[in-house]
Amino acid sequence: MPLNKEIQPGDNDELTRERLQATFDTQQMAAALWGSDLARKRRELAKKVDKLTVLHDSKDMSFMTREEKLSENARKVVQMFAHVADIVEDPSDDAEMFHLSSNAIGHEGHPFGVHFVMFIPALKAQADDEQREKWLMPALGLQLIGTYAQTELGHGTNLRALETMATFDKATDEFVIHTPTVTALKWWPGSLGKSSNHAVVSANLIIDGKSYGHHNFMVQIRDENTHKPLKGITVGDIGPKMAYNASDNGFLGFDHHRIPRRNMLMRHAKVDKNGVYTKPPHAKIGYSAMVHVRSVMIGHQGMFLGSASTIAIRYSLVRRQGEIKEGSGEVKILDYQTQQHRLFPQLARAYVFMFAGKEVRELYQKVLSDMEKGETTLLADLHALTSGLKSVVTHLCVAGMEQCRMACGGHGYSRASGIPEIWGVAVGGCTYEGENMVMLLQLARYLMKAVKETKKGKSLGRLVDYLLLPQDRHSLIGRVPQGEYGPHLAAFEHIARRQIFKVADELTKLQDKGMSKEIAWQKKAVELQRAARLHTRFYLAACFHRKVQSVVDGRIREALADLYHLHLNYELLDMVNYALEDAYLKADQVDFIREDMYRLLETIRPNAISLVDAFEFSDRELRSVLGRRDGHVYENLYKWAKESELNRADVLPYFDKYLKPMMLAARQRSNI
Ligand SMILES: CCCCCCCCCCCCC/C=C/C(=O)SCCNC(=O)CCNC(=O)[C@H](O)C(C)(C)COP(=O)(O)OP(=O)(O)OC[C@H]1O[C@@H](n2cnc3c(N)ncnc32)[C@H](O)[C@@H]1OP(=O)(O)O
Ligand SMILES: Cc1cc2nc3c(=O)[nH]c(=O)nc-3n(C[C@H](O)[C@H](O)[C@H](O)COP(=O)(O)OP(=O)(O)OC[C@H]3O[C@@H](n4cnc5c(N)ncnc54)[C@H](O)[C@@H]3O)c2cc1C
Repeated sequence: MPLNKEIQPGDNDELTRERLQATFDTQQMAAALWGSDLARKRRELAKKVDKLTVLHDSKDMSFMTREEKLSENARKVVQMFAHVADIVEDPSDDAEMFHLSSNAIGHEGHPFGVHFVMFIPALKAQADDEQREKWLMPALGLQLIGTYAQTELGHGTNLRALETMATFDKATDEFVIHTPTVTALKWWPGSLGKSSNHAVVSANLIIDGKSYGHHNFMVQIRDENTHKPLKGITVGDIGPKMAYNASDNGFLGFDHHRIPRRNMLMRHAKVDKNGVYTKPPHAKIGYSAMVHVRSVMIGHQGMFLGSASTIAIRYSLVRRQGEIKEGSGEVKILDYQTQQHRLFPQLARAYVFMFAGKEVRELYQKVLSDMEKGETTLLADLHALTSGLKSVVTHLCVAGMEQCRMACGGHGYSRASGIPEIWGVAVGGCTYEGENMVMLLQLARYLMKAVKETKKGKSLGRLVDYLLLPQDRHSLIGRVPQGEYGPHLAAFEHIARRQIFKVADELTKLQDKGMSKEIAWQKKAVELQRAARLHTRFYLAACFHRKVQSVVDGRIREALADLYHLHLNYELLDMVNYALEDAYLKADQVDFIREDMYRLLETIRPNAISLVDAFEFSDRELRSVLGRRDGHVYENLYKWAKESELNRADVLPYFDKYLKPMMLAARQRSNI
């Protein structure tokens, strides 16, 4: 059977020649990346969106004001829901809906951004049956627009310091929601500024003067018809951001605003009409909406890096600049070893982040169904895993995307490349859902607990059972037959385990000297977050290994294995200092890793375009002139530039207003 190679009439010949070299079928690779069912659904929905002009951008968003962006994406999201039944197979499938929104709307935000990603998950996990009936059904039916209002102007990370109050008034059976200071204003919630009319609000539960910590409450903030803020509520937009500017992230304040007692989300924690409080089965069960987003972010970030890699690799196969051999003509920039070294490791990361995203979603679903039954044993594992992955993946993603941008030279800096916007959205992920450093320290806590267990000969679970294994003194990299990569993965494991035990020992020593646990933690915090990073990077490498092993088709497995081996080499070199510290690796082994990496860059080169084609991003979804599937970059860059709002007239008013009078005056002065 012929291999699918994504060749279409009218394609740039250079790209067609590249595509013909592929050693695998791109549709089969897409199935490996997305899962065969989702890959098929993506392909079909992209075709349908192409035909539905009401879902198309009315002009490039780069040339719009914020208000135009908000209005444009509100228009498209409404059209998207109006046509949803004709486009997707299952509107309750988050993954399918995400891809529809990615094609039709893009990533700059829309009024239902947080509604689907946090508001609904919070209701699903924390509202009791009666409350689900009251709010979840209308929310799913688009009768209301919700947001998740937790962060305040003064505090985002330290949730114990949130100031918003929910004081129970027994006499009226109500909570009084109040913002006592300016720092207590809710700040940042997506779609809050101008779009939402309901919010899940985190506030300190106070009963008879006693605080029970923050809990989640359903608060209607705007009138459903006039959309005006309700009495006692102040709400607005927090202003422009680095990116994501079609989202109206907002502020929100309450002046003794009253809500019924039953507006506290009461699936787990409860308050009865007498003010009697019932504790939830797990203290952090109210954090489930955050864990949900952290779990979906991993795959989405992989997709962002995949988009940037697609743009940069396709462009690098169209762009010619300079000669390798004098007189033999200008080469495609992807033929430079430095360009391959810049881009292929990012492509490999995009692949593994997508694989890890799938694994973590499966664990999330398991924990969610356990929680339904009041079972919370795996919650700590999920929290640790998502905290580490969220931090490492977002960090490596934005570093990788920046390489992609620079690899496109000047045109990468133009918004026409599409990279600045996806970079801006992705970099937000380093901050939202838990600032990265803070989340790494959460994982470090879990790892330190795991060390204590291993010292008793026990394991905390699958994620950390490698801590029970003995340390090898020397790596076997380069000492076993060429083509065996077991020792590479073992090196990730060794490095992670060593750093985890090293910092655990250092903490113990400081405490043995009389230092308090908290101060010792501070003295070792940088080392602790390093341990968390190394553990997560080992998890990612092992996840890549699992994926390659699971692929049945030989050609796909071989092409994936090349990326996996590149990933092992590149990442090991990136953290080689840890392996040199205890002489686990010797200098000749580091050279071996480097040489093997350079060999793999050459091996991957002929498959490069098909490895990015396999993401199957439609041009509409990619929103990039440089990354166009057909490769016709230059004529379209020119067309795009002509759309610039500055080109609406040859002479703009500021010339007559400022520059002309200044030059006239200067000329007059020089004539005197
Ligand atoms: C969205 C997908 C992308 C789509 C693409 C489009 C892109 C754009 C989309 C943009 C959408 C963005 C939406 C963003 C929303 C938000 O940002 S919402 C706000 C998020 N806020 C945070 O994440 C705050 C971070 N802070 C915390 O999570 C916590 O404060 C803390 C740092 C974890 C500490 O909490 P605290 O209550 O103070 O903890 P302690 O009392 O110290 O207890 C610590 C113990 O609790 C355990 N723990 C903590 N969290 C959890 C949890 N979630 N689950 C289980 N256990 C948890 C922790 O492990 C400690 O345990 P022990 O060690 O055993 O004590
Ligand atoms: C695009 C975007 C969308 C968002 N959407 C929402 C939303 O829908 N709803 C919502 O409620 N919030 C939202 N947020 C807010 C977001 O969740 C917070 O900004 C985030 O949790 C970080 O909190 P912070 O801003 O208080 O940072 P800070 O905690 O003030 O962080 C500043 C610095 O202090 C360090 N730091 C803080 N605490 C510690 C510690 N314990 N140990 C070591 N270092 C520490 C951090 O590492 C960081 O370097 C959004 C934010 C962004 C950027």
